[in-house]
Parts: sequence; structure tokens; C-alpha cells
Amino acid sequence: MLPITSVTGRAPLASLLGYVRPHAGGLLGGAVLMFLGGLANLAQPMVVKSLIDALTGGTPYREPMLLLVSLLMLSVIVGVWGMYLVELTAESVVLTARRRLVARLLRLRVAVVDGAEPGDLLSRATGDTTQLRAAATSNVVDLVAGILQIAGAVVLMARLDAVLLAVVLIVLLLLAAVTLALVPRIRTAGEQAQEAVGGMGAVLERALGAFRTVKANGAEERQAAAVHAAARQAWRRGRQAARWVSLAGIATGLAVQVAFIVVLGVGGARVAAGGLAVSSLVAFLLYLFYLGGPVTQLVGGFTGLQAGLAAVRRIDGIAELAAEDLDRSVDAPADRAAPVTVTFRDVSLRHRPGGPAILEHVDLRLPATGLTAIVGPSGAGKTTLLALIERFYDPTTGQVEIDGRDVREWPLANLRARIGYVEQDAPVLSGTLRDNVTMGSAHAAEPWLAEVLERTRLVPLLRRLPDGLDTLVGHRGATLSGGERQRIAIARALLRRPGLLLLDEPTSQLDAMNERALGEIVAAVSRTTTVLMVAHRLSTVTRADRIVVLDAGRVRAVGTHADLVDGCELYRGLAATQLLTGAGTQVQVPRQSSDIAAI
Ligand SMILES: Nc1ncnc2c1ncn2[C@@H]1O[C@H](COP(=O)(O)OP(=O)(O)OP(=O)(O)O)[C@@H](O)[C@H]1O
Repeated sequence: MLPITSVTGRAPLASLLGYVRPHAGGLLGGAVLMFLGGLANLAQPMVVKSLIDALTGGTPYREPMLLLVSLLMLSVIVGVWGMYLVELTAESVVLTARRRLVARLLRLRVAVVDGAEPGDLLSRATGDTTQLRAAATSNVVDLVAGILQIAGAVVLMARLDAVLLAVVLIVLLLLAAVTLALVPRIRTAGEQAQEAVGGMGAVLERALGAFRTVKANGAEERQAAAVHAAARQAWRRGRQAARWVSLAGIATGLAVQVAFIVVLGVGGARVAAGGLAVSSLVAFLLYLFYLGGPVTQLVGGFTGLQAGLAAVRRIDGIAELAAEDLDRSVDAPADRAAPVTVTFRDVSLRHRPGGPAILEHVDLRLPATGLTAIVGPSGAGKTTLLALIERFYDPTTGQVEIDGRDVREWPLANLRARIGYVEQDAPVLSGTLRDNVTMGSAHAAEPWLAEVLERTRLVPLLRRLPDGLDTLVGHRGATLSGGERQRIAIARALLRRPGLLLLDEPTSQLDAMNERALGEIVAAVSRTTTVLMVAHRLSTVTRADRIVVLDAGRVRAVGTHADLVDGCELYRGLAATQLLTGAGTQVQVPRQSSDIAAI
């Protein structure tokens, strides 16, 4: 799991204001309108007082009456308009946060995402950003508006009676003390609740990500229990947060009630003693009555803000993770197609300090063009070699060079634009076949696309599908066979006209005919492109220009099939297991296939 919260970043409040800043205009406008609505509210008791004075004194009351009605209407209209503006701003703040977060998430380094839970990342982009909605806008507005309205009420109350004001202030101070004592608890419980929701997302994503495996193993209940446990944890933390927030709410209500009763008692006594006019007591009580709103607003804003700040810390936690610097100034496609040389200079890799060496002192030189195969036992480090070329990881020592230049010095987008990479499990994304094939080359010309589809033998599949290339393939290409997914991944890589083609077991799910066809494609491509292919089935690599035998992270031998059968015991063993050293068992991969044009 990732570090849950930001540890080194800006203070969460400063960070929260950073999300608000681009939308400060809307928020300010909304706040001003709400404030004006509050002022209109605030003025009403004074007008009620003059109305009572006019009625009891027999003076004209039409004017105060009209003024009161106008104030009432103004407070409602302006207040609602202000609230609408604040809500609009809230949506914009969430959109800004989501855009920033998603842009960051997709640029995270592979090694970082390897150690993260996708479900947790997802919950940060969805749930935590939603938490910002209230925190960045209505909570802040509530806080400011609450403070201003209370200050205004206090000033006006002071004009009515200082003794009663002292009573009210004492009660308010007590309430402030209680609220401040509760805030750290609310914040911690809020943080833990959001962390637990992230945990629940992680468990659920794991279960849904291996849905068929879960079903095939009859593990539905076990997985459901794990999700339930995480949900229960989220519920427990949420309940804790709710308990503290409710307590703050109760304290607020109680404080207002107590102030009301005490003011009524003390004020009544002062009226009886002739020290206070009835109209002043009524006006004071009305202020107290109105004060309930701003006080609740202030406490609610303050406690609500805590959940938002917890979310900010989780969102900022992503910003602190290592991300790639993707310079988008990609070279023209013509340059990308030029074959590249690949050099590994004394490359060693450990995924973490003190961890096992995945690769050790690897030295390799691949010339531009030609097919190089990597073979070796499972876990030897074959996929990791390809990952270093793509810069998914950086070597712990040594360096990987493309065209004689350290891959760390290449603008990342340019480096990857030169490479076509077919992953081991050939992932296909939800969407159409066209989306999948053109994922890395959105502007590929139609004739080139048609040619690639032809070469990867996808045309019969397209003819069968109802909407051809525009057929939806389902989540992770669920409606396709493993071999079809693999051919789509190969088409995707070839469409980019790469200068270097990396193939990680591209034939593992292909039948013999398609495997042979792929062999022909690879042979043709390798005449104009550098091809590096990981293979378990030696039948696919016997005609490679060179074969690298990798074992436990070390290069044991490099040579042609014939060289290695003679000179490398490990290779001979692999070949013998696959019956390749016997006569007549090799699948012939044509090196001079005339029917396939160079790609
Ligand atoms: N992100 C990672 N963190 C730690 N160890 C890893 C990571 N990725 C791979 N490994 C380990 O590195 C070793 C080499 O893995 P790699 O996938 O490169 O092997 P491989 O030769 O391609 O295996 P296979 O033929 O089974 O695909 C394995 O022992 C694997 O467990």
C-alpha cells in the first residue's frame, strides 16, 4: 500500500486553498452574496424592534413593515443565489483536483504502481476528490460567513445590552473550547475512514480483477468476506467520525439553548428591575435566535473541513510519489522507424536495496536490425531486461543504451515512441478493437492499418465480428480468445513502425499456424528493425540471429542455436526438453520470406 497521507507536502489547508485558487472568483462571488443574505437576516431584529416600538408607541408602522418584508425577500433570494454559485464552484474544484490527480496517476513510475493497490488509487481519484467538494467551498464559506455573522451579531448585541452579551460570550467560548477539543479526534477518525474506504476499493478491485479465477476456485464467499471486513472497517471509522461530529453538533445546540434560557432569565430580571426595555430584550433574544444559524454553520464548517483536509492529505500523497517526466515533443514517425542499437553495459538490478539481484552484470550488444531471442528458465529476468529498455525501471548499476545514448538521457516520450512492446499477457483494454490497435498510433493511415491487420492475421476475426474493427471487446478484451488478444497486441506494436520491437513471449497462446505466421512476420520485421524476443518455446527462436541464454539474472551464453546446442549446457538442456536437438522437430522460421514486405 502507498503511504496513506502526504508527509512532506504543504500544510493541508494551504494545499486545499491551492485547489480553490483557480475558482476563487466564483467562490468569492457566492460568499459575498451569502454574506449579503446574512446581513439582510441580521438587520431584521432591529427592524422588528422599530416595528414593535412603532406599534406600542402609536407611530406609523408602514415603513418598518415594508422594510422587514424587503429584507426577508432579499435575504432569501441573495442567499440562494450565493449558495448556487458556491455549489457550482464546488463542482469546478472537484474537476480541477480530479484532472490534476489523474494526470499524475498515469505518469507514476511503474515501480511505484507495482507497490500500490489500484483500488486504493481509484478511491483517491473518486472518493477523496469528492470529499474536497464540500471542504474547498461550502465548509470554507460556512466558516467565513459564520465568523462574520457572529461578529456582526455580537456588535449589534453589544449596542442592546452589555450584561446579556457577556452571558452569550461566555457560553460561546465554552462551545469553542469543546469544539477545538473534538477537532483532532474528528480529523483522525475521518482520515482512518477514508483510508478504510481505500482499503475496501483495493480488496474489491483484486476480487473483480481475477473474477473468473475467484469463481473457478469457488472463492466468492471468501472474497466477499474480505470485502465485507474492509467495508466494516470503513463503517467503524465512519461511525467514529460521525460520533465526534454529532457530539460537536449537540454541544452547539446545547450552547445556543443554554444561552437562550440564561439570557431570558437574566434579561427578564433586568426588565423587571427596569434596567432594560422589553423591546431591547425581544431584539436581543431574536439575535440569539439568529445566532443559532451562524454558530451551527461555523461549527459544521469547521468539523466538515476536517474530512476535507484528510482527503487533501491522501490526494497530496500521490503528488509525492515518483512520476515520469513525459516530454511530449515526439519525433516525426519517419525517424522513429529507423532501427536502433541496444547496449547493456554491466547492468545489475535490485528492486529494493538489500533485495535479491534480479539482473547481475549483464553485458549485451544488439546491432541495428536482426532478431535476438532471450531464453532461460522462469524467473531468470527476461521480462525485466525488456522493462529496463522501456525505462519501467532504472538499473541499480550500469546502463542501458539506445543508439549509444543512455536511456535515462532520452526524452521518455521519444524513447518509447521508437519501441513497440508486446507484453507477456497481451493486455487488451475495454473499448473497440480499433481503439486497442491504434492506442499508440492514433493517426495511423488506413492502408497501413489494413496491412498490419492482414499481417497479424486479424482479418478473418474482423470479418466474423458484427462491427468489424468497431466491435466492442469488453472489459480486458473478455470477448476475445487469448490468441486473438496476443495478435491484437502485436498489431498495436507494429502499427507504431517501431525502430525496436520488444516481444515478450508473443506466441504463448497462439496455435501452430499462427505461431508460424508470427515467425514469418518477425523474420520480415527483423530485416529492417531491431527485434528482441523473449521465448519459452525454443521452436520460435532457432533461426534467430543470436540467442541470449539468461539464468538467475546472468547471461550464461550468447550465440546461434547451433552454437549453443554445442557450447551451452543449459541451452542444450532446454532444447533437449523441448525435443529440439532431435532431427525434424524444428519449426522452420523463414529468414528470407519473400511474401512479406519489410515493415
Ligand atoms: N516489481 C518487482 N519487485 C520485486 N521482484 C520482482 C518484480 N518483478 C519481478 N520480480 C522478480 O524478478 C525476477 C525476474 O522476473 P522476470 O519477470 O523478469 O522473469 P522472467 O525470466 O521473465 O520469468 P518468466 O519466464 O516466468 O516470465 C523474478 O524472481 C520475479 O519474482
